[in-house]
Amino acid sequence: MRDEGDLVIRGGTVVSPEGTRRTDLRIRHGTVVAMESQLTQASTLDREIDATGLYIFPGLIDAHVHLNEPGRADWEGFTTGTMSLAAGGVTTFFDMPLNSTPPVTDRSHFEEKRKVAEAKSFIDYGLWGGLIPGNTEELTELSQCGAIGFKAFMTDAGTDDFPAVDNDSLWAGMDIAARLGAVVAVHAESSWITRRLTESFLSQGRVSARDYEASRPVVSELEAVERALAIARLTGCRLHVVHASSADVVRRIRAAREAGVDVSVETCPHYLSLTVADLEELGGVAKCAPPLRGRDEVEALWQAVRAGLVDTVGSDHSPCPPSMKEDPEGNLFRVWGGISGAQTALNVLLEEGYHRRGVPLETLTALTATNPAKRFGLYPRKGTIAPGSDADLVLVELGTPWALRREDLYYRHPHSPFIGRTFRGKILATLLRGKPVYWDPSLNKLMREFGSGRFPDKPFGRFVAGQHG
Ligand SMILES: NC(=O)N[C@H]1NC(=O)NC1=O
Ligand SMILES: [Zn+2]
Ligand SMILES: [Zn+2]
Repeated sequence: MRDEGDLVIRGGTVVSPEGTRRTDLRIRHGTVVAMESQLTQASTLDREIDATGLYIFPGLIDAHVHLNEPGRADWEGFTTGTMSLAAGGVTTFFDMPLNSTPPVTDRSHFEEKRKVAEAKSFIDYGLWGGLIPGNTEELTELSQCGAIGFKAFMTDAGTDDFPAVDNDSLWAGMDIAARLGAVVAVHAESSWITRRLTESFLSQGRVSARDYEASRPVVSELEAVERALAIARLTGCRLHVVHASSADVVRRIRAAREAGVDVSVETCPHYLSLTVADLEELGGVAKCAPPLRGRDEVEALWQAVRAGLVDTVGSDHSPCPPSMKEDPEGNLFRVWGGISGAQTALNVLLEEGYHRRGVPLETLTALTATNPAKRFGLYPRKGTIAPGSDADLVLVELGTPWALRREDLYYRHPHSPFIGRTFRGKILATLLRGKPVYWDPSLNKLMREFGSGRFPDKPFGRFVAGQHG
């Protein structure tokens, strides 16, 4: 017996890492129940979406987002942050333990953030726990709370309340994580290299975009990665290196994996699209750590993606008020490091990857949905479109070019290095467990029962627990 009709999506082209195919989808109680061409109408209660000419991607899983609530909601909160993610085709995200305050370094702070998310998140959410010096005792409880894994910084995080790990505390934390079967994610930049170079440049008054890039060179990432790999090897801990800015870093990690280390690597849309020349031109809005590199690095990173060496792409959405992106003396070292990118990841990948470089849609889906789902234990419920999986779907019109305007962004502070850029690939609707969480105004009539704007009237995102062991 069914108490409501099914949703049938007709005529779309469904994307998975194995290929694309034209198929209808039948969705019941939030789950994909059938995939066939020419599905017949099973009940007069069924509702239909005509997706002829559209591509249907599994909803993105963004494993790297910094929302700032509680504590710094004036930077970005769960409401605006998750609306932006939904508009960008993301149906599940993992929030980082820092930039909100108190940082998520113990059970009570975890529960505090989980409550905020529960009330406000438009999409499904997981929470990273923090690994800082002195909190190894808390990791078991954080794991029991359902933390996705543990995040550590190997260099300054930019906030006072989330100190970087030294080798000993990273080792102690990874030892426990290994026993728990949890992933440790590291921001891998070398604190001694970046500190020494930064001090040297500042003492010479060298504060430009190129100086900032040179103060955090690729070798600083490689040095930190090397130590994290060593500790992962010693402890048997599962390691995830976030935001690699260079193909050299990616290749080093792959070599370690081939040598038996359980390690994965993420990069971000900005490293695949922007360069230090953009930082020079745009200023603070394009500042991040590790910094944007040269054009050659962008191309080499795409080569690595194409070769299947990169595991995941996360946005590293790290927002702040616009005032923190400016310095009266134009000193880039002083402004906040972090790019607002929650809403634009898929658009950047489609334009820069698929359209400009011919990178297959299958590869982009693997990076943004299937691989993160597998790495963090959500597969096959999430990260794929298949009978039995959650109906987390993005409906995309691939062809028409459009230019990103400030007013298109749902961030608390709508700044982005991508404003003014032209993208091919318009996200028409995002469905979470079969219900729309974002839709283009052209679909307003169809979506009337769900809400009066572009989002549902009430958020219905759910907590996703990390699967350890
Ligand atoms: N604290 C924080 O969000 N830092 C992030 N920003 C950035 O550009 N890289 C990061 O790790
Ligand atoms: Zn980081
Ligand atoms: Zn980050």
